[in-house]
Amino acid sequence: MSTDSTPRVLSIQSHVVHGYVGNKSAVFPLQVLGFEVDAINTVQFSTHTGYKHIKGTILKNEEMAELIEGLALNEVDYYTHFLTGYSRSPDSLKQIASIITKLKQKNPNLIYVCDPVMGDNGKMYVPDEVLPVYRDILVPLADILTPNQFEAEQITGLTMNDLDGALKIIDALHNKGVKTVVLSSTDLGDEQNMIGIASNKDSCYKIVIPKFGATFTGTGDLFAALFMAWSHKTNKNLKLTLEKTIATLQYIVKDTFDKARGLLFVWLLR
Ligand SMILES: Nc1ncnc2c1ncn2[C@@H]1O[C@H](COP(=O)(O)OP(=O)(O)O)[C@@H](O)[C@H]1O
Ligand code: PXP
Repeated sequence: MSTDSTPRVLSIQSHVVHGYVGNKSAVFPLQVLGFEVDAINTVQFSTHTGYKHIKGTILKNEEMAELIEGLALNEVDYYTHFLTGYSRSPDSLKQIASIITKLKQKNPNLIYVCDPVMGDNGKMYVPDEVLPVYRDILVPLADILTPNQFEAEQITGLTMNDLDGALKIIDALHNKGVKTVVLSSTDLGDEQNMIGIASNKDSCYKIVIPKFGATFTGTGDLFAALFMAWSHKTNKNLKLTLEKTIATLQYIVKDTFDKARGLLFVWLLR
């Protein structure tokens, strides 16, 4: 068992060779924010699945079991946090539930952060069969849940047309047992802004997020990692955690956006 105060996270997410989603989005920022990160890759793909050709491999359940067994045998499976994201198979998500049980035996105070990565803008980008596993098995185990609007609607079966609808969805997720619900983005803003909302049993905060005119992939994964890290660093101060998470994200998203515009400018000069 670890005796130092360094936060230690096991992060189970995707890996891509090119670009930044899943563990490629989460690991480095978490390390910068002081976390010791152990990473298991649910898939190893060339790129994220928005590309035309999807090539790579999916971790099998027995391979995942072997990795977890290795950590346990070597007694390096004490974690303060457990973070899960992109996973394509309902079976591997069920396996994650049993991993939580094992990790909680080592640390009953383990914080489980569940990013129910399923889709965005009305479309699923994982098989439909993962939805009931999130809804009925993993979500009830989550200390922190970080869905986007589409994912929150899918999990609850409710629609978010206005702030009142968002609060009903948040309540439904709390009623499933989730301590902290964070909607990483919703369409409740306007042309220029999206809205993020964070809620626990004591309070609920809304934040206005200025929109850049581009679509980003991997920002949801970064959001979940940053929210977990800032929650730890602010001693679970919900308002500060939401502000810091968005401020860090905006800095990175703006930089990416400016660079993309810069590249376009260079390209146009040729
Ligand atoms: N177009 C955008 N402009 C500005 N910020 C964005 C944009 N897209 C995403 N973000 C940032 O990334 C965060 C997570 O985005 P979200 O769309 O909820 O993730 P995902 O759909 O990938 O799970 C948002 O809270 C916001 O801070
Ligand atoms: C392999 C992989 N991991 C993770 C994600 C999740 O990305 P986001 O953070 O944008 O939800 C995607 C979305 O295409 C993906 O293809």
